[in-house]
Amino acid sequence: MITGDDMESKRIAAERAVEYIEDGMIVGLGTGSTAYWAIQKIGERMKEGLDIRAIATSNQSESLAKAIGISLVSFSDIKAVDVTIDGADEVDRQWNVIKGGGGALLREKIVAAASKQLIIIIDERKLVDRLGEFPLPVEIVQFGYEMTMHKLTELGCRPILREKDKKPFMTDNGNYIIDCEFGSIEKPVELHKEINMIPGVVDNGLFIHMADQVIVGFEDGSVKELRRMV
Ligand SMILES: O=C[C@H](O)[C@H](O)[C@H](O)COP(=O)(O)O
Repeated sequence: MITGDDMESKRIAAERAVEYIEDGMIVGLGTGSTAYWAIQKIGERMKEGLDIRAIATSNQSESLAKAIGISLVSFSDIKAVDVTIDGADEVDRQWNVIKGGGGALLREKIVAAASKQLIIIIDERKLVDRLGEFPLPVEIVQFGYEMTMHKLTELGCRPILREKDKKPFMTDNGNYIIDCEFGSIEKPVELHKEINMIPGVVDNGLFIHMADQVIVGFEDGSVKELRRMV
């Protein structure tokens, strides 16, 4: 359940991350309720004179950015992204991350991989000792999805086809999302590879060794920039 306090924790983490944005940067705009606050803050800073261009990780973030007047680029216009600010569903102490709760994991990963710096912004509830309580989202093509789900079962999870309005949820790329209930993920590095080797899988929501910084907002109003435990 999202409470007002959760929303405030997300906002303060997001606003701290936006302090890292400087004039002239290409900025990756994440997706979700935490990234929302970063996009809003970028819009505010642009009204005060900040001069940046941005690339969105979803249609939702693109619409939001357009509505507040952030100028957008695509990969045909740029070689790299300077900094991306994005939310997450779980973050462990090595900064391995689960993303995709909003179904945007593929574009998010493409933008993150193109970024010189990836800042993950979360509220304190997302910090975990071990990933996997949050079901791992896996983006798969529609063709043969039942077989792809069966193959995912063999990796030790309960796969659930994500639905919206009683129909399969469709990503911005026209694919399905399977939410894989692992309960606990012991070896995220290996699992990431194993899942992506299944034919029909486009990508999964594990972001391994991609985060450069993790900023956490706490319910007491404090913000912490974490240190990675390697
Ligand atoms: O697909 C969605 C993204 O990976 C989100 O960044 C992630 O689910 C976190 O979302 P929120 O900030 O709304 O909790």
